Amino acid sequence: MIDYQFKEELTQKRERVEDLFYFEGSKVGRGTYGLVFKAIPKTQNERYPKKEYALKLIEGNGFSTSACREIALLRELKHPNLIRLQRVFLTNEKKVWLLLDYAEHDLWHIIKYHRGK
Ligand SMILES: Nc1ncnc2c1ncn2[C@@H]1O[C@H](COP(=O)(O)OP(=O)(O)OP(=O)(O)O)[C@@H](O)[C@H]1O
Repeated sequence: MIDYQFKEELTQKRERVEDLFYFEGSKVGRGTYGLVFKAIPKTQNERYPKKEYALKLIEGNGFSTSACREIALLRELKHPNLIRLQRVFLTNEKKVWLLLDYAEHDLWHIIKYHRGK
């Protein structure tokens, strides 16, 4: 059980994804487990250089099995040709957001396009 005061402190201190990034109205896709938005940092800093990111809102509440599986896999994948999971945000409403590098092209769409030629 989490101490009430500790929980309150966490709620106060927790960084909010909407304070750090602009992404409202920038939906770019939907997957099996959630919605994806294009995002840019509200202020440029060392942690979040000004570039495009993807923010993925995992459907459901908290760290479901599918959320844990996706996070675990993304954390393991480190390759120059693969997008990187930069950060996981948990909101006070128990929503999970994944901050990823933004990929301009979807490999699946490219494969489908070339198959059709
Ligand atoms: N890092 C990203 N950069 C840019 N667009 C992205 C990124 N991740 C996802 N998208 C867009 O959002 C869509 C949904 O992505 P998501 O990863 O949720 O599902 P998926 O991998 O396409 O499908 P599934 O969830 O069924 O495996 C993608 O098809 C793509 O258009």
